[in-house]
Parts: sequence; C-alpha cells; structure tokens
Amino acid sequence: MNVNLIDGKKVSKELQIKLKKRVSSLRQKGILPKLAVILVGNNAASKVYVRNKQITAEKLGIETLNINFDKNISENELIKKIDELNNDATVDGILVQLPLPKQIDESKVTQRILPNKDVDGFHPVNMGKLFTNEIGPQPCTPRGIMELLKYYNLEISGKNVVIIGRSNIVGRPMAAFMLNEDATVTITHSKTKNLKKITRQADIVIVAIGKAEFIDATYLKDDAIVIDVGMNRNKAGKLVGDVNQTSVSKKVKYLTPVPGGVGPMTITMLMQQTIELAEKRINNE
Ligand SMILES: Nc1nc(=O)c2c([nH]1)NC[C@@H]1CN(c3ccc(C(=O)N[C@@H](CCC(=O)O)C(=O)O)cc3)C=[N+]21
Ligand SMILES: [Mg+2]
Repeated sequence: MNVNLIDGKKVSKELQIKLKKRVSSLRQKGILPKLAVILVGNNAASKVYVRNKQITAEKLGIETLNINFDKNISENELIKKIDELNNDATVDGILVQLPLPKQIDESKVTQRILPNKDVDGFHPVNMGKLFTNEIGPQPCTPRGIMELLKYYNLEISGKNVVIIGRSNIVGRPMAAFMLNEDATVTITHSKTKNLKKITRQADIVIVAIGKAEFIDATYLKDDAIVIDVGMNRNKAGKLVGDVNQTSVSKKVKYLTPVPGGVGPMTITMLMQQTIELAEKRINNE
C-alpha cells in the first residue's frame, strides 16, 4: 500500500491566498494588522522560526514588530515590555517565543499577555475556552493539524485518537480540539505503560515527544493516520520528525512529512489568528 503524504506546504499556500485577501480588506479600512514577536536570547532554532514568521507576515501584508532581548534579561523587564504592547492599540497579537531562559517564569509571562492579544492561545482564559468549546484564540500547532485533517476530508467523529506528549502547546490543547470533534481521546506521555499497545489501537496518532524518529511501524496499525509534530536535528544536521518516516510509510494510510507537514501550518494559523484579532477592531471602534 502507498502512503498518502499530507502536504502542509500546499494547504498553507492555499489558505494564505485567502488570508492575503482578508488583510487587503482590513488595510482598505485603515486597519494595519500587527503582530509583535518577542525573542529572548540567541537559540538558533528559535531564530529560524521567528524569521519564518516574519517572512510570512510580510508576504501577507501583516505588520511585524520584532523585539529582541539578551538572554540575561530579567523577568521584570520582559513583563514591562508586554505591558507596553498590551497598551499599544496598534498591536493586535503578541507572541513570546518559547522556550524562555530559566530565570523567567514562562507561565507568568503567558498570563501577562492580555487574552485578546494572545495570538498563541496559551493564556489560561483562552485555554479554558478551548476546553469548553467556546470561540477564542487557539494554540496554532493543534489548530493547524485540525485544518490539515479537514482539508483531506479525514473523519474524526468516533475515531480513536492517541496523542503522544502532554505539553501545554501541543498535547493538551490537541486533546481538547479532538474532543470538540467527538473523537475518543487518549493522551500518553513519558510515564505511560505499554505505549505500543495503546498506539496500535489508534485510528489517528499525533506524535509530539521531541525524540528523533522514535515511532516506527511497530507502534501503528494498518491504515492509521499519523501526524508528526517533531522537529529534531539528527547527527547529520538534517531536520527529522518524531516518526521514522521510512519505516512507517510502508504501513500507514496518511502521514505528515517533516519538513513540509505540520510546521508550515503552525505559521499559517498564527497569521490567521493575527488577522482574526485585527478584524475585531472593526466591531470595537
Ligand atoms: N510562542 C511560541 N509560539 C509558537 O508557535 C512556537 C514557539 N513559541 N516555540 C517553538 C514552536 C515551534 N514552532 C514552529 C513553527 C514553524 C515551524 C516550521 O516552519 N517548520 C518547517 C521547517 C523549518 C526549518 O526548515 O527549520 C517545516 O516543518 O516545514 C516549525 C516549528 C512554533 N513554535
Ligand atoms: Mg511532552
């Protein structure tokens, strides 16, 4: 059987055509959607992601405000900047690139961003809305995964969905999204016993563990749908996911590649949410 590759790059391109039109119509109304991106320190991977976000924003006509801080910045200084952006009426969305250096409490920073400028959907108020199936900004990676499944007409209702990883940015919100679409959801993690036994029963497996090429065909049933959220560099410096793509390709029905799967969708959803926040200005004026 041949695996179907889920093409996140293609889906992103198509969605971005629509987003560009929404930005144009905002700009015609005198609203310049603006995303503020804060990067602390010099982490190479973070710099690449932030750069990708800036390039995409520019392409769509979204303004960006790029703020770089030294890795030794104090928590107070960062909070002061967030407050300033919270009070800046020209800023629609605020993103603080994670992870942050250890002297800074990530949850404190996340909670300082006003929920209506929380473009990542990480604020507890927005996370709560997601878990109660109400509208609000949502975490971009799981939202992008839902868009991919929808694009490929893959049914979710009643399916067995197994999520590997319980992070606040992927695993936990992913479970809420899936529950909202009537899936039967299992979250597994590093303390899970008999992981393979659980994943082998899954119709849809979402892998977000941060271990290069960890999941092979033996973890999966025939015809499974596999979503690879991993972003790892292997010894040769090549970007690889959490799934062994070669092994899995022979067995499963659908697979997201790395690169070109979930990553581009994360960025596209970030842009979409910036636009959605900017569109709220129309009603608030
Ligand atoms: N506040 C915050 N919000 C985030 O959304 C956030 C974050 N912090 N910290 C890190 C993670 C990771 N993340 C990615 C975004 C794009 C790609 C991406 O574009 N990937 C490309 C390849 C990029 C490459 O070549 O390195 C692809 O998969 O095709 C990957 C990962 C956003 N994150
Ligand atoms: Mg985890």
